[in-house]
Amino acid sequence: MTDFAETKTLFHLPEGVVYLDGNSLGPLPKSAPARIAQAVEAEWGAELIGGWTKCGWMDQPTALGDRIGRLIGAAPGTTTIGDTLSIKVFQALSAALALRPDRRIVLTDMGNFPTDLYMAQSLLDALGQGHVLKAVAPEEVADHLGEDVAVLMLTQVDYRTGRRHDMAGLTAAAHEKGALTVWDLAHSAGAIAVNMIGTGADFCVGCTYKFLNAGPGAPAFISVAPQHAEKTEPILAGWLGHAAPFAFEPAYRAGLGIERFRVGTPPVLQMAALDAALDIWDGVDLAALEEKAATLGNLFINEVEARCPDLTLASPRDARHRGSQVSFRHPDGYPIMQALIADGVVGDFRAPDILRFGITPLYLDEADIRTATERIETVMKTRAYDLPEHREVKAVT
Ligand SMILES: Cc1ncc(COP(=O)(O)O)c(C=O)c1O
Ligand SMILES: Nc1c(O)cccc1C(=O)C[C@H](N)C(=O)O
Repeated sequence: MTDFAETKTLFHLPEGVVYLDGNSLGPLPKSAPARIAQAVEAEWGAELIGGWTKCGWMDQPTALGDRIGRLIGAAPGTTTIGDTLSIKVFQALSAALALRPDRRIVLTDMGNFPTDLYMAQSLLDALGQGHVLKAVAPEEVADHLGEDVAVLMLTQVDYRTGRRHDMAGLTAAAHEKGALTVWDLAHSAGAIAVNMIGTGADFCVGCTYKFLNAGPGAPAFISVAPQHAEKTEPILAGWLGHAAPFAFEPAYRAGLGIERFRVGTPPVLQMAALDAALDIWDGVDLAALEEKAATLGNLFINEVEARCPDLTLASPRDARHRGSQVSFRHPDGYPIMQALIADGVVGDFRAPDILRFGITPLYLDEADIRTATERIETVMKTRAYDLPEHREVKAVT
């Protein structure tokens, strides 16, 4: 049984702040600074180049990958970390396309995160084989799954609204038509109970800086179903994906299984932060987490709707159809979010009118949700967002 009161004590949360932006950047685990300092001083400082072998730096991507794999229901030995999620999207899509050489359509939804769309289009352009990226309305994806679709590439949880695709149903529908699936779990890993094996998903990718709390710039992950891993040659043939990197052979030979999805040098200091963050996850039951997120999310929706009639729910009301965030719409969304942040309720804004609030049970409880909704009510009732300082457009993150 996960003790969420206990996990809350494991994070550094600034006094007076209700942090509802863990869906963009998770907070600092209290154990991370010492773990990073250890990697800096006792490993890099003391061992110098020896760190690669003595401190296990070289093997960490797959060890850390396995710990993430548990959180998304991936088979052991099928997940590795490194690079950014944009790169992992590119790798996964390229591998999936290579497994369907006679098909030319990549099906996605038009609400997908821009980098997924850009990376897909740039890959298709580079391949120069006449592939088409077909972006349809999210609710119409299944209708467009024809025999010509090579890959269904989706982000499971929509970054703006939190709408959740049916990963099992769409994967089964894709397979029925002979297509493969690439799932971006950026807003799913550490947010809901994902079951890669159970859904039969072919490729899963995601980031570790959001719900997994590994810090800004933390490495991404990729999981590849075991039947696919060795069937394609990597599009990004980096030396650390080679079968024998330290043989320094001039010609590339792909490494075994998931190893071939590694590219270059692993980010050792970021891996130290990831390792500390994953210690917290080791004791967490994902089903309990999802249930708690649903309860807190429902409370948040009910309280905001009762207190702030001008805010319109943009997320699915049924928790089974959303991830672990709740979004509301308002034409003054930008200044409202600035006023909230000034008042210690940190969410974020997504154009044109979305106020986004991450619901993260590892460090948020019912009292936080009530405090946040009281402050939202005050901002709305006093129109604090009319202050010029909140209307002045600054950089959006
Ligand atoms: C669904 C999704 N995919 C990809 C990314 C970004 O990937 P990267 O880590 O390469 O910046 C984000 C957020 O930044 C995202 O929300
Ligand atoms: N990755 C980010 C970054 O490097 C800077 C600022 C924000 C982000 C984000 O993660 C944005 C996020 N993917 C979103 O859902 O909008």
